[in-house]
Amino acid sequence: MTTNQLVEEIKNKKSFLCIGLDVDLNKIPEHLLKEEDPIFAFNKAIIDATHHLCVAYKPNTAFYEAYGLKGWKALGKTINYLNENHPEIFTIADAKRGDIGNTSTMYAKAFFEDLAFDSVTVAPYMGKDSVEPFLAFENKHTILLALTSNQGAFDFQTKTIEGKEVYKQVLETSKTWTNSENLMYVVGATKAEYLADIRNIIPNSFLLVPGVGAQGGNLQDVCKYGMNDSVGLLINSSRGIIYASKETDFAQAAAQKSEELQKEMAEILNAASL
Ligand SMILES: O=c1ccn([C@@H]2O[C@H](COP(=O)(O)O)[C@@H](O)[C@H]2O)c(=O)[nH]1
Repeated sequence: MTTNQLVEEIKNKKSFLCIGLDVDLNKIPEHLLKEEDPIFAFNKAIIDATHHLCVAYKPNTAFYEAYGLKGWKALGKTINYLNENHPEIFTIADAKRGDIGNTSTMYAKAFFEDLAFDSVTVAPYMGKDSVEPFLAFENKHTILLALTSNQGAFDFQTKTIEGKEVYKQVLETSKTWTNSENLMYVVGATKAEYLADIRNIIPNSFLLVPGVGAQGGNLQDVCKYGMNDSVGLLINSSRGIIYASKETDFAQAAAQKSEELQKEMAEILNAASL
């Protein structure tokens, strides 16, 4: 999917919501555990109930890898279900990969070709030759961790080296890489006060913003400092949506939480004439 198609979808749906499909078998409704594939059954119900309210889904691969082969199969069924039924929805494999070049190429093939995701999250720590193999894939997007939502972000990312914070160096250096137009960036909703500085460096790039909901990030603050002329934001909420209820009404409860966020987003878009 191109970024123009993503922007169109945001404008059509008046939403820049990304729903995180982080399936934990200890948290899903008990009746689903009797299904042959409880993880996929849960995801399908959530997608069927929420697809009109969001523009992206983000399964975090950890929640599938933890269940071994059956988890990986459920991830495959989920991305196939999305691509077959909702090809207009942007898909993100939150896998936080990155390795020496030939290994990164295999990671990129796994997520862009075999699983056919639109994007994958990648850690910048190993530098240019670990990220460029992902960027080589046309109409696929590499979402680089810039300033993450967790407390540990302050251990390295905000530290100053040679007069500049590491996360700013990640943003500036990554812009010089081949096919850098295929980059997006992760910035945590809990770090909204950094967004003005971030937008000075990367005014046009899309930002994936996790941390609204369970982690306490604020949607209004993120939009105030992070939105650009093309919206430029995908706001993720996982637990706050998919675990809104543990009863048989879980999908409707997820839709209700999604709608609350979507309505707030529609108001923000209208106020910005977008
Ligand atoms: O900086 C980051 C990067 C990734 N994440 C991931 O996003 C979701 C957030 O889930 P919630 O339940 O809405 O808190 C999850 O998959 C994280 O691994 C992040 O939170 N922060």
